[in-house]
Amino acid sequence: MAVVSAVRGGRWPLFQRHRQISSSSSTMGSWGSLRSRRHLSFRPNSKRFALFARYSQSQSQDLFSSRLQDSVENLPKLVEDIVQTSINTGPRGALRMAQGIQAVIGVGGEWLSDMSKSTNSTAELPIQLQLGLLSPFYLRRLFERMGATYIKLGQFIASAPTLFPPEYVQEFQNCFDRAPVVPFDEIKTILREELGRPIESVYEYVDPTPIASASIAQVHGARLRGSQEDVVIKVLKPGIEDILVADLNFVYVVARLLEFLNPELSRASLVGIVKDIRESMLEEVDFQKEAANIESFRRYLEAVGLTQQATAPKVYYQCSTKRVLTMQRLYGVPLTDLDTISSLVSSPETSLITALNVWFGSLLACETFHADVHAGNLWLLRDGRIGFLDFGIVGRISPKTWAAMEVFLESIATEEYEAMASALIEMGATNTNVDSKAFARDLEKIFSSIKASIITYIFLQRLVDLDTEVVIATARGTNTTATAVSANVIVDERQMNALFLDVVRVSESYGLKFPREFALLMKQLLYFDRYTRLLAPNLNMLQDQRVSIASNRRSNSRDNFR
Ligand SMILES: Nc1ncnc2c1ncn2[C@@H]1O[C@H](COP(=O)(O)OP(=O)(O)OP(=O)(O)O)[C@@H](O)[C@H]1O
Repeated sequence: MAVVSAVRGGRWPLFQRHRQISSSSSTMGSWGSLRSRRHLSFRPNSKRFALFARYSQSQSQDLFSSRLQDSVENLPKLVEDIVQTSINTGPRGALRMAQGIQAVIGVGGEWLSDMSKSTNSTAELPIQLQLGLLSPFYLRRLFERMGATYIKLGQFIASAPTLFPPEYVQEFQNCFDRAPVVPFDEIKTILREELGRPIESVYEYVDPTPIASASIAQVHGARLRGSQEDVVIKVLKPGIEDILVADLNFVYVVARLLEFLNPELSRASLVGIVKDIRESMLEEVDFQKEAANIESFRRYLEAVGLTQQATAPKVYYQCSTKRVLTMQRLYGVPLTDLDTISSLVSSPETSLITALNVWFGSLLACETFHADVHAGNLWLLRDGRIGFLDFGIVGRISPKTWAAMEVFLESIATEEYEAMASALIEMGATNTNVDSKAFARDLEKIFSSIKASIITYIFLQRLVDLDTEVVIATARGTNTTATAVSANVIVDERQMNALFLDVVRVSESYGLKFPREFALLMKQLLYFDRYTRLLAPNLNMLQDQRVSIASNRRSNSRDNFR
């Protein structure tokens, strides 16, 4: 418990762990344990005090010399590692360095211009200006300018509230993946090289204007020669693997140096985290892996008889490689396009329930689950089915974690905080004994405060004569109404996000550390929450009998999908 209370209230998990470790391994920790064993008192100038002062001094000297010895022993390995990484990076490292300097100058310029505007006003300098390029806002801008790797790192930060401070997690939710379009001639060259034959022999037609261009890939519409099927071609942008390798090697070297300078960071496994990020990013630039994820999802739909309700694009392996993915073209609209959805189906609510059931069902029944269901990747198709796109980011969840997750979700709806605490304890890896009653009380406080702010918000809306439900019901009206709807949705989402971050923060203060899947799952639930507000404002996603989360599925029939 002493360790737990020592870390409670901290904001940065890495820092928390640092404090946690030092409090147990430092001389203070030794003093504390000795003190409790022998029931000694400490009066300054007393013999005992002098004894302990000497004891403490010798302990810290021992600690210092043992650390120094560790460092000296580790130095050759560090140097070897850095040299090896630099050799692997090669000249692309220097090029990236130049691009990095350019990006820093660009964002630095933005900061200076914002500073000059602010210094003209009498108000106090906002915190983000004081922190400069290290503030969440400018750091996010810098990451966007640095391109693919850093955008993905930014998205990783946004999805890992257990590792980063909440201000950064919140800000990096806005890390947009926009990138300049690669000229069509270059795309044609890549296609020719990858497919090993003239593109005219494979495709009847390729649209030179891309459908989408993000930092890693560019997507073009096309038609297959022979079968005349409509397809899309996802092409890995040129040089992207080199950039990823150079950037990730740089991040790795920085992590190694930080761990060398502060060995306690190695217990927080900084290098381990960087290695994990490297692995998952390199997976994302391998379209053969994405193709395998799509196929496994399609197999799941087949196996449970859901192909009439949902689909994922068929992969054309004969014209797909590691860098090129040719897929069936789906036609539809994002789940946030209420106008078109209402014109396609009589009940948008039913479509949403289908999407929820298919996704929840895949958590256990499929090898992996789709871990990026933002509206661009979740469509209502023209034929009324739900289309799942982009399987670049997937997660895996164990039945044990999911069982605890179910209890957690249910407890949100039923407001049973002790059950919520037990579920979170079950999910979070910890060696400490958690005081579940105190934890439950802290969770209740978070939920009560968010409830109070929602009630205040609705009350304020009423004051200005805007009823939430009426606003949503008239969403297809004039521009002003549409603005009111989106404003409403954004406020609610922020509240949800803040709530999630609060739960994670409080859990961590009790020594819990969640698997990455927990954050991935919560993020998807926030997306689904957004769709629910738009498509079925009266639906309680976690309580409605028509929504089958995994364990119900085992006992229920498939009627829920119809
Ligand atoms: N099978 C498909 N049918 C129709 N359009 C598609 C298909 N696959 C991709 N697209 C279009 O291309 C866009 C980008 O595709 P995808 O999401 O796979 O790429 P990405 O680089 O991972 O983008 P992001 O990171 O923004 O999700 C999609 O939002 C969609 O508009």
